[in-house]
Amino acid sequence: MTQQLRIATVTLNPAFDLVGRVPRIELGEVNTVETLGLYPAGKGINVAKVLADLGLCLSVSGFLGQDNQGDFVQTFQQNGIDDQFYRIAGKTRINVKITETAADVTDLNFLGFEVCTGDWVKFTALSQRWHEQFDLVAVCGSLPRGVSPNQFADWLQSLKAQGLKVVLDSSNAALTAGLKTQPWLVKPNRRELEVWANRTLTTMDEIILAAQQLSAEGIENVVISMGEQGSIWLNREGVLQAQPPRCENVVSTVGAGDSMVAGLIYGLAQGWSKADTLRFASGTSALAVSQSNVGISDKQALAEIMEQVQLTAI
Ligand SMILES: Nc1ncnc2c1ncn2[C@@H]1O[C@H](COP(=O)(O)OP(=O)(O)OP(=O)(O)O)[C@@H](O)[C@H]1O
Ligand SMILES: O=P(O)(O)OC[C@@]1(O)O[C@H](CO)[C@@H](O)[C@@H]1O
Repeated sequence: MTQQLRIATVTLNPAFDLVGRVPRIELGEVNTVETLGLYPAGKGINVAKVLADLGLCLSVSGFLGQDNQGDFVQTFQQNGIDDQFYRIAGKTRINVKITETAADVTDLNFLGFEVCTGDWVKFTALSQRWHEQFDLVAVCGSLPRGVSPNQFADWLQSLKAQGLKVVLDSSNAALTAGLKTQPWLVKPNRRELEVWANRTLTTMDEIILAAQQLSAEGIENVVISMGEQGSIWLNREGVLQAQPPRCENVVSTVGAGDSMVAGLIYGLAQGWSKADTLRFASGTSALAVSQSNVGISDKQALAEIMEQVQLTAI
């Protein structure tokens, strides 16, 4: 296996994911949750877990609360992931994810710790030498309190100025500010694309048009994920659509997008074609929805899903 890219993922606002299943949430009532999972997570960490399962060497960075870091450190050690997280005072947040039998996941994402100016300055100063270690940096997830979208955009710009390939998967104001810095690859979902485009996107034509407008802003690779309807990838080679097989037993959609980002990075790190890379990323993300945690637990299942992914050049 060749690894052509040196990779880091960045999670500025990580979280423990507290994951469970109830038949149906009754608001205002006591709900008994049937299953229990508590995982060190956050978007960039999820991406890293999938890449490590696939056998890539990589580093993780961002901010981590020093008071409850134990399970994170253990996860990095168990997965052979190089830990370059900057520790700050306090605790990393806990996000609650409840899957209902006949509905999607309800996410209760908490705000998390606050990063003070001094810590932001030290962290960003350290990152100015990342070009010595990495070729590609995947910046994933929301901003912690204390970091403004403008500060975030300036920092992304500084990574780009080092010659790093920046992959961005964020949301809301951070995504809007980050997109202006023209990352190398972005993966908004349909809802995030709607926010950027400031209009509802119902048909595939509407989604493609908005994605083309985003690409015209100077972003080399625009991947739009659309849940069970798959994804599209626009770049200078054209538009490629991927439809994964329908998952009959959805356990949790948490981390599907992160597993897709990981699959894309993996294919690109291997130097694969666009079609092979998107097929693989569709496979890793579709596999994720059949599990409660992210990761490649069953390579045979991944291979079977990949065979059923339908690719269409548009
Ligand atoms: N029900 C499903 N069946 C098969 N594949 C799915 C399903 N849901 C999601 N996927 C796969 O996962 C990819 C990413 O899903 P989605 O668009 O929901 O990402 P997301 O909103 O960024 O997710 P998250 O933020 O929860 O990680 C899809 O493009 C698709 O390939
Ligand atoms: O608040 P953010 O950073 O946007 O999202 C955080 C989060 O929902 O993203 C991951 C799933 O994609 C979870 O592990 C985590 O709890």
